[in-house]
Amino acid sequence: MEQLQKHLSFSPSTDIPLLLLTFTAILLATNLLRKSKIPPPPLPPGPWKLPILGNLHQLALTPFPPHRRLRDMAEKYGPVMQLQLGELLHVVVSSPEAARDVLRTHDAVLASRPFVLAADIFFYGRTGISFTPYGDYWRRVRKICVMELLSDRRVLSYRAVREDELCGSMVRRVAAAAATTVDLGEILYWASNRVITRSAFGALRENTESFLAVVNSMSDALSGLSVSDLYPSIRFLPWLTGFRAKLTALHREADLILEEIINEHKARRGNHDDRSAAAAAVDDILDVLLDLQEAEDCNSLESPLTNDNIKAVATELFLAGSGTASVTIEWIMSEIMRNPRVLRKVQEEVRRTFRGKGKVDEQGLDDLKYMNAVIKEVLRLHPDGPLLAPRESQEDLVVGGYLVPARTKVMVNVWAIGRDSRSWGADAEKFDPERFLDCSVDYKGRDFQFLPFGGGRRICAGISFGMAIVKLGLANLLYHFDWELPGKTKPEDLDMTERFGLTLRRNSPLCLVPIAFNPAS
Ligand code: HEM
Repeated sequence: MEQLQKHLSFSPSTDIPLLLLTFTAILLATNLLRKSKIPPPPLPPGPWKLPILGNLHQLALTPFPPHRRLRDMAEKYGPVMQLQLGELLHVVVSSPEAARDVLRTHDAVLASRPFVLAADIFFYGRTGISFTPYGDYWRRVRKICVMELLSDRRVLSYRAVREDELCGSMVRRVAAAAATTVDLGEILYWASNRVITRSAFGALRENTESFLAVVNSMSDALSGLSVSDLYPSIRFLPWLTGFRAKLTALHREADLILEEIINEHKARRGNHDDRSAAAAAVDDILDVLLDLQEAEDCNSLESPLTNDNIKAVATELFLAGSGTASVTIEWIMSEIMRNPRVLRKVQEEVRRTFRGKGKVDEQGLDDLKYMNAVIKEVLRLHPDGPLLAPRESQEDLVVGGYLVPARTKVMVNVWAIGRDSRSWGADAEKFDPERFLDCSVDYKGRDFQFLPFGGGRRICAGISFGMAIVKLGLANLLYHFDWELPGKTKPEDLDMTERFGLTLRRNSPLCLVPIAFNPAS
């Protein structure tokens, strides 16, 4: 017992160092353990959520379109912010640094698109391009678009169509209404659709108008914000609401028209005389797709393009091209009508450049420094896709220090980024084309403060095509006409409110009075 007591008794000289040693060892071990199990970064901050709705009410119950509301929220929650819309986790990024993370650093992991029911029905199981998930099929179609259908060479081959429609039909239509009030947006939409239709399908035909009307209705359903898209686990919802039936009816209508157009093309191609006559003409987009289908290598591992694939790609290009360019010209005309100084300056440049020719053509349009600055400034303030097309993460990743879990929908608020004073100065909200003069910032997806066409692997595939229409259309409006606001409307009173949709449009029609001008005089 005495022995035991002696053994248990505390001896300061030997035990204190021993205790200290043990304590330090435990501390080191716990630290090491903690380090080996680094906790994942937190989810991005975001506003409070309601059960079932998540943050839907914060977007829906406001008079502001989503990109504006999201900018206000980002000011409070930061440039990487989470929102729960229905069942789906969304992350919205609103700074050039975070956009770089999404479009460059994690481009491959974020190169897919989320499921959208309307796209699945309209585009034959998402086999077009814009809504197609990332993978071999998308890579193949993207390559066809970039190398064949929308390459610079191909876009150049449609130059005669653009000049015919924009320098001819459009100018004649405006001239016929000279000195009266016209809905310029409607005329621009009409003219750019004629360009797209002829480039895609070769000729304007009886059913063009019906096809346009169907495509127009389609675009409303493709936002990805329908109840069926936000609550995908409730599978019967689209049946119950009649949404699926509506989409299927639209798809059938478009399919019938497309089938007719393809059959016409095939018949012409089968007819030797027609074919040799057509060989001299320029191939339209459908011809190129049919050529590729015919030329498919039987030994290739890839399955041949089906008629449905061709219809899906053609409809999507039609959709992507039909509203975008005309909406951009409409915003340009709106901004310059509010800024008479800019109107005079850009008009003077266009008229000076083309006076010798007596008409506008495509040659030399790229050298119009001021007009190109005006176009960029409008794309900065009024990007067609203010939130780009959403991406979907394929695996967990970190953006701006926050965790973005796999299968999150990621949106880039390029509208907010384009108006951020940290990139654009204190007058970021002001329309000031001079800021783009002698400035190397471009819209090719490399300058993350200016992303009107997006960036990374999913950057717009039709930049050259779209810009060719914007430049030629605008130059013609400025060359042939002076423009006035109707009645007693003052420039500063021109309504500039926006309507959110697949493309960001004006909420009210742009009504202007064209005054015919003879630039040669
Ligand atoms: C001024 C005109 C245009 C603007 C501002 C514009 C803008 C955009 C934007 C913002 C995107 C989404 C990019 C992203 O998610 O990062 C996009 C995608 C796309 N655009 Fe355009 N666009 C225009 C004209 C056109 C035209 C004329 C065509 C073809 C006829 C076209 C074809 C496409 C295609 C195919 C995609 C999807 C690319 C993919 O997902 O791989 N665009 N566009």
